[in-house]
Amino acid sequence: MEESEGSGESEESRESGDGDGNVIRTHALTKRYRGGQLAVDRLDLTVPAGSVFGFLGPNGSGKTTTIRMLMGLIEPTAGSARVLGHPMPRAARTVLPHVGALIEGPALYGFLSGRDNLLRYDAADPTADPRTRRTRVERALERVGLTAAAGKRARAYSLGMKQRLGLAAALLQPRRLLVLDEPTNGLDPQGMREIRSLVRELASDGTTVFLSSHLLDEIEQVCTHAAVMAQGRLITQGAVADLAAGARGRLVVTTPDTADAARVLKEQGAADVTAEEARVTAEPPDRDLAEVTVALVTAGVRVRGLTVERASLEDAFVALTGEGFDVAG
Ligand SMILES: Nc1ncnc2c1ncn2[C@@H]1O[C@H](COP(=O)(O)OP(=O)(O)OP(=O)(O)O)[C@@H](O)[C@H]1O
Repeated sequence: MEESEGSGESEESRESGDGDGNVIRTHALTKRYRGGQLAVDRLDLTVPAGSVFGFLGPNGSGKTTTIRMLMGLIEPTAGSARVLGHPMPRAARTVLPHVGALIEGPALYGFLSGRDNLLRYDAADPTADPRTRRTRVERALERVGLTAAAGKRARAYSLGMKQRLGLAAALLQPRRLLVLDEPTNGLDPQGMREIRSLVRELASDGTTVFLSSHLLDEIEQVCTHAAVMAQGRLITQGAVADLAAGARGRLVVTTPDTADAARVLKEQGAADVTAEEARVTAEPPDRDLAEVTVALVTAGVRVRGLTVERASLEDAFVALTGEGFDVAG
């Protein structure tokens, strides 16, 4: 990936991570606000290079506080954080030019067009060459699909378009890391889809994306890795597939003969058998599902389908905390 033109940059800062392939690493990172609120409690976070990392937790679980510490906007009370291999907030001037951030919505001038907002952003960056400004801005507009609307005033933009413009601003320079705080918050389903597909696209170019969300399915749809927070503490982190695999999937038999199917499944050793309309679900028994199928068919059950539904991150969350993932508030 191209480098920005910052001067005096050390060789070390050109590494993609901190030498062990991690773009963010925190150790016992803690923030207690002045009022006494313990917002982040001894957080050990590891974000691998090249991942789309979902930072998941209900409202108030400490996500924004963590992001603000990672970006050097506030000082931790205790513990440490390294971003792109450098300590934060100490190395903010070295690190931040390589990081695109969208935190708490973009700051835009409503009376300026989308394009002029970006030109203004670019002009505020002392490392940005004015001769290539127009090209950079057009490229960023194109990247987020705003070329056609670039001449419109930003105040006429939908929330989704504003978010995309914010992303375009974060993408004016090549970035090694993008940090997005609740990028789909407040968007309609179409806007959410657009931002998600954009995130996937950015990640496919090799940029590490760290995004916070209180939406489990969002994390499952776009992230390769995730960390789950609750009340300032890390509950778990790792590859999304591994997190979900920690919880077992459910066996689902689609059939009009639900009573017979339920009986046979119990005989076959399935637990927690539940008959619903035209389907029976259960914890899969510890035996070959081919045998279970044969037993069902032999008993005269008309089997229209037999599958094991993949466990979701939500199942994993419930299994880990013993609680539902309640995001009210
Ligand atoms: N400036 C502040 N002063 C005092 N307490 C704060 C401050 N900012 C946040 N908090 C408290 O710290 C806790 C964590 O807040 P934080 O905003 O980091 O959570 P979050 O997971 O990002 O939630 P949200 O999505 O609602 O922003 C909350 O209890 C919040 O009330």
